[in-house]
Amino acid sequence: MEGVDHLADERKKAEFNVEAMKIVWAGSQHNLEVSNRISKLVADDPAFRKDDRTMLPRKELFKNTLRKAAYAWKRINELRLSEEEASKLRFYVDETAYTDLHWGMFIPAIKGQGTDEQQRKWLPLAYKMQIIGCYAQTELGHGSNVQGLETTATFDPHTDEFVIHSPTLTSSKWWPGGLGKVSTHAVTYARLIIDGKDHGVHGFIVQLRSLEDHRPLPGITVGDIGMKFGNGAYNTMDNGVLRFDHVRIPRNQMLMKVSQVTREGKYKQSDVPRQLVYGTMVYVRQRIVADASCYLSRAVCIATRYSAVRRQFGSQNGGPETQVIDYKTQQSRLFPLLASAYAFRFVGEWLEWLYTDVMQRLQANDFSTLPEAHACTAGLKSLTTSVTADGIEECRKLCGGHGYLCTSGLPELFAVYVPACTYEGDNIVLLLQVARFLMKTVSQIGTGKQPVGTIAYMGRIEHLMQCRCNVQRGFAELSADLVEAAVAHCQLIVVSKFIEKLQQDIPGEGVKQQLEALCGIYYLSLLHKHQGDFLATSYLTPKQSALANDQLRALYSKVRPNAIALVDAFNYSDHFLSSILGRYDGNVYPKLYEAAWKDPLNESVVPDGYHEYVRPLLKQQLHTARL
Ligand SMILES: CCCCCCCC/C=C\CCCCCCCCCCCC(=O)SCCNC(=O)CCNC(=O)[C@H](O)C(C)(C)COP(=O)(O)OP(=O)(O)OC[C@H]1O[C@@H](n2cnc3c(N)ncnc32)[C@H](O)[C@@H]1OP(=O)(O)O
Ligand SMILES: Cc1cc2nc3c(=O)[nH]c(=O)nc-3n(C[C@H](O)[C@H](O)[C@H](O)COP(=O)(O)OP(=O)(O)OC[C@H]3O[C@@H](n4cnc5c(N)ncnc54)[C@H](O)[C@@H]3O)c2cc1C
Repeated sequence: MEGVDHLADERKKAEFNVEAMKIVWAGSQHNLEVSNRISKLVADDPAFRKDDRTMLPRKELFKNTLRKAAYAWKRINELRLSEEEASKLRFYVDETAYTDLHWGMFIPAIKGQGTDEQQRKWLPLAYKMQIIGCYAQTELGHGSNVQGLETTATFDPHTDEFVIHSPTLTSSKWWPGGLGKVSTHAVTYARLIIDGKDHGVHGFIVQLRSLEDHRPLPGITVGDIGMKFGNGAYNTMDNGVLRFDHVRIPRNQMLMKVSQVTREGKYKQSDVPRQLVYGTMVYVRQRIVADASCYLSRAVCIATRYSAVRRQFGSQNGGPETQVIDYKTQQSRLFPLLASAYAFRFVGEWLEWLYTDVMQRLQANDFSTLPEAHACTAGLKSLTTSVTADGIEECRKLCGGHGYLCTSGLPELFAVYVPACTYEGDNIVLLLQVARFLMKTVSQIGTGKQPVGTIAYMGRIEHLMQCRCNVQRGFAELSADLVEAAVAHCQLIVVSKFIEKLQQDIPGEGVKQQLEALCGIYYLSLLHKHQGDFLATSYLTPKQSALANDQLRALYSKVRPNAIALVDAFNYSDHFLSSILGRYDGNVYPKLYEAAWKDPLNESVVPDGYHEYVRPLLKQQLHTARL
């Protein structure tokens, strides 16, 4: 029934102030106000329609994305939106586009690795979108191993230029978003060669296409790499291939904050760690962690609302069947994901703080916290994206058959999100970086160096203090176990940041109690999942393990009446969710029925192809039957 809130009874059960929880989720009253305003702006504007996305052929889909990005930019300028508001607009438009890489990687790379002079030259052009850039690092044969890149940038002292070249097929740039069809420029990563000497990988600003007619410049071969997983999803992005045939760029287009090449061809290293060349990746990994809670909460919102609408079995005396959300099995799959969405929100906030702190220290030439920042961004990126991708798929299953329909919103959400486990660092490769950091810490504890920050706890573990280990010995052999240790370390960070959040003043009736319950669900469900490890290492007795499980079940019961309100607190509009199963009013069945008839296949009663391919079969059967 139109206009009726089918979830109203569920909402009445809430034992906390939902408006106050919205503020906690948004981060502040101000953030909530901006989110409300920009979300409505997008939802009310038919130009941002997205319900047809999974049906469009690639070319049409891509053109539509170009239109939306241009229109978004027009609105940002017309309405004089601040950077914060523009970023929210991008969030609510909810469509991956070349602009993500322009704003999210090209500009940060110039800001992080360019000299003041280079920033003065390039940033105003990029900010006004008079040039459009991408981040061209990965190659056909090399992704994770950045030091293995093959593209070369050879200094020519006669002309004061670098010659950018792709020496082999495997050195072709492959994957950069925005590269395929749109970018005019790329921050390109290549090996710096001076006088035959290889100085390793550095970033260079290279123009790819003419600013007049958009054609590739001489020596440049560029295009899109083809369709990716899922309908709609990441196919709005032009991930590209790029080859250089001795392309010349002026010397001052090497990003020279970390190291410089002089007019005479001398290589000079600044007094900063070479890893700052990887700085853009650290920035984006931190952004990806913040995003994980958004994607997971979307899926959880859909699955929770639908689980309250859906009924199966358990009818008493002809009454209604049981809401599937009341089954403990459903709760044990759904509520840990709900708790994870909140947990990732808070750890994302903390990581943003850590990143800002590291950046301020770098300004003052204090590089001491860089290794921890790298380990935290790499590890949390890996943990949160893996849990979120698996969580979206679990939410699809929690919605039964209807979750498999594109109109549930879940297939596209999964398809667009799952590459986050790979891009910006394959999740296992990143966990190995964390493991290396942990092993290095262990090796230093023995020498009396007290660990601080997120590894401080290691200094309190008795047997680690006795440990005398070498970082590399046995590392490869034990790497699968070390990856598990790295995940456990990252989980500890997530749990401790959730607990720290609860120690803050949190206004609003019942809000803190709900967060305490969710925090309990988060760590108890982990404890339950890994109880074998805890029992094997005698950190828990079987009795304690059983008690923890009892407590977990009790918390599910505590959260159950609040479940709908807890997902309402994410404050997602129906436009943003784009899911019939996740509709705010729970009016699922009539809308599913209505949507089916809008499918292009139902435009005609007799489908295209019937007369060519079906009718002849039927005729043949009639003929055979008569015989
Ligand atoms: C319409 C208008 C709208 C306007 C508003 C729009 C707003 C939108 C804005 C923003 C949107 C933001 C979102 C952006 C969207 C982005 C989508 C993502 C697209 C994906 C992009 C990519 O994938 S880019 C490519 C990413 N590639 C990788 O991640 C490669 C992974 N590999 C590596 O990082 C490295 O190779 C390695 C770390 C695995 C190994 O490196 P290396 O071989 O050099 O290191 P070692 O293992 O030998 O280590 C040496 C030493 O260095 C330390 N270290 C390594 N990395 C770092 C680092 N990053 N920082 C600091 N330190 C590092 C390492 O620990 C070792 O230390 P030791 O002390 O020696 O042990
Ligand atoms: C949608 C999407 C967008 C992207 N956008 C960009 C972009 O804008 N710019 C850009 O430059 N790149 C981009 N990339 C590329 C991306 O960064 C790489 O794909 C990513 O870094 C992983 O590298 P790879 O593909 O080489 O994987 P590989 O390293 O080849 O991984 C393959 C397998 O090998 C394993 N493996 C690799 N090394 C090790 C090891 N040392 N120990 C144990 N196991 C290992 C991995 O765990 C994985 O299982 C994008 C990729 C995708 C999918």
